[in-house]
Amino acid sequence: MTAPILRLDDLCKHYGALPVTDHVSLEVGRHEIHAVIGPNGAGKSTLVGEIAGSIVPDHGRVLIDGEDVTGESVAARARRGLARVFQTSRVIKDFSTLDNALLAAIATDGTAFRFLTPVAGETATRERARAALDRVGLADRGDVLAGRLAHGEKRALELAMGLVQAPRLLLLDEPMAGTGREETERLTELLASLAGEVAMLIVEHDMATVFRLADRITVLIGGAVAICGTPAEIRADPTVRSAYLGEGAP
Ligand SMILES: Nc1ncnc2c1ncn2[C@@H]1O[C@H](COP(=O)(O)OP(=O)(O)OP(=O)(O)O)[C@@H](O)[C@H]1O
Repeated sequence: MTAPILRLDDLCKHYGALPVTDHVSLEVGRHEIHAVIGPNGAGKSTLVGEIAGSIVPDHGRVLIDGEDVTGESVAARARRGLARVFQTSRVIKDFSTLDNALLAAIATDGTAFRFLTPVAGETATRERARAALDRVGLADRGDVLAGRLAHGEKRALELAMGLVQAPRLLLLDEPMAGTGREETERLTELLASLAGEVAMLIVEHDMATVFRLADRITVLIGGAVAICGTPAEIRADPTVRSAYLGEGAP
């Protein structure tokens, strides 16, 4: 059996006496969209940080494609195919949309000695950047300054900057935060169109998006996994319904 693209094994993190990640174990399959939901302060962002490598857990392991990466840096995990998008915008407003995608591509290539790179390499990188913009519907916006893009387009650009890394797992931290209903729907459909191409772990408060996209949902409460299941299982769970989703849940 092939290893899941991501496995968290009994992950724990305390801030002082407060358990923020409380013995969390979960798996994301190679073609799965896995949502993590939970009330404010449940520990979702901390978990994303532990997966990305920016927060060190006190205990437990993070495995990417079966390899223990718990001691590895953010950059090393990125080289293994992990791309984190939406947490803090990486978009540079004074650069063109294409140049932003290009920068993300160059950063992934890790080419510290770019002056030695043959022109063919430059062209290939540019093509990758263009392809990523095309994938998110920004093909004809490459020359526009990123600062002039509409909010939803900036979100799409951030996604392109993740996709240009040819990731195997996209870590999406509240992708719909600050977007209006229409933009949210467009962005949700864009993510849905990537299903099967790249695995995703998505932290999101917008329940319509979560239930539209997720193959499985993990509910985090007080840093611990309250339940993990299919959207139908989560929707039907009486504890989750009353404690978190509310009666108006989708
Ligand atoms: N660096 C830190 N030092 C101390 N406490 C922290 C730190 N970071 C987070 N916390 C606390 O850990 C808990 C979990 O925070 P976290 O941001 O991971 O939750 P969250 O589920 O992402 O919340 P939200 O949905 O509001 O973004 C909160 O009680 C928060 O105050």
